[in-house]
Amino acid sequence: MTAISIRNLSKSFGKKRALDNVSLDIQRGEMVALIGASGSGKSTLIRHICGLEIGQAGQSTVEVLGSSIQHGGRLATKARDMRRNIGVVFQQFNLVGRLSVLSNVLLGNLGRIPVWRGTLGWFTAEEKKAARAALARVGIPEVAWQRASTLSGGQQQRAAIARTLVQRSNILLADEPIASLDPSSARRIMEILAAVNREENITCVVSLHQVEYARRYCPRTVALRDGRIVFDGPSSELTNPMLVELYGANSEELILPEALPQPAKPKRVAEPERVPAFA
Ligand SMILES: Nc1ncnc2c1ncn2[C@@H]1O[C@H](COP(=O)(O)OP(=O)(O)OP(=O)(O)O)[C@@H](O)[C@H]1O
Repeated sequence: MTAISIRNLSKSFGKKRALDNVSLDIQRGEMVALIGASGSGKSTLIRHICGLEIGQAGQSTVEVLGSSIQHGGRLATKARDMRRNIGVVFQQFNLVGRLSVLSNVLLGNLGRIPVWRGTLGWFTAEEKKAARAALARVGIPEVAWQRASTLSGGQQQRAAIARTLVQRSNILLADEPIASLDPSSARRIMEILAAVNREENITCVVSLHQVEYARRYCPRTVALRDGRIVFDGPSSELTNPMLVELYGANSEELILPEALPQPAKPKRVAEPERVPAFA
């Protein structure tokens, strides 16, 4: 079943064409990386999928799980309901800093419970249990009662992912979720997203700056340049020379060879010293 189907989507901000006739299908259960240099349209595309941004009038359509969330530059009347099924994680974590981590995770229930309960912060024992389980799922059960503002960046991002688990969404859109994290926290977040995708069968679309993460964690990559799709295929096929061809000098911001540790080389037994070829 198709999870996300986009046809002829264009968007301009003033004279800037942020999306240029984008068409794309993502099947349920896929884990897809969106790659592109700064300003290539990744965030704009993600915001259109969840109906936070509306495309230009015309033939454009964005369907999520078989229902149109926007069509011809108009948001569907049921878009708000559909958003319950779409978890979104941003680079800036978007937690309420003065609330406890558990309270933040519980906010994932807001789309499904009566407004008065959300306003009063009245959650059932079952909902609290599910929120604690979600925190355990992302590996930070011990911080449940801490103020969200006291967490490290990596922990905040984990809490944001836990909130989408509580939301029970079938689709998770992550907009540069690792952009402000150190390499080890970034790897952990990508591992969690990959596990959620694999084990919960949640369709994941992750926008990334560095192609190494796409190659390691996402079987498929969609690469954008100036709002257009310039590559869509297996991440392993998006080689560094191809990135240079696609992005020219801008490819440097997508290739970070030192970002990920190389697999340890097997130890060699002592050998007689060799004279290097270039000596
Ligand atoms: N609300 C807006 N108003 C004006 N211009 C915008 C707006 N949102 C995006 N743009 C422009 O549209 C283009 C695409 O932006 P977008 O944020 O989607 O790129 P991106 O690939 O996510 O970049 P980055 O990796 O730097 O986040 C950019 O030129 C940006 O300046």
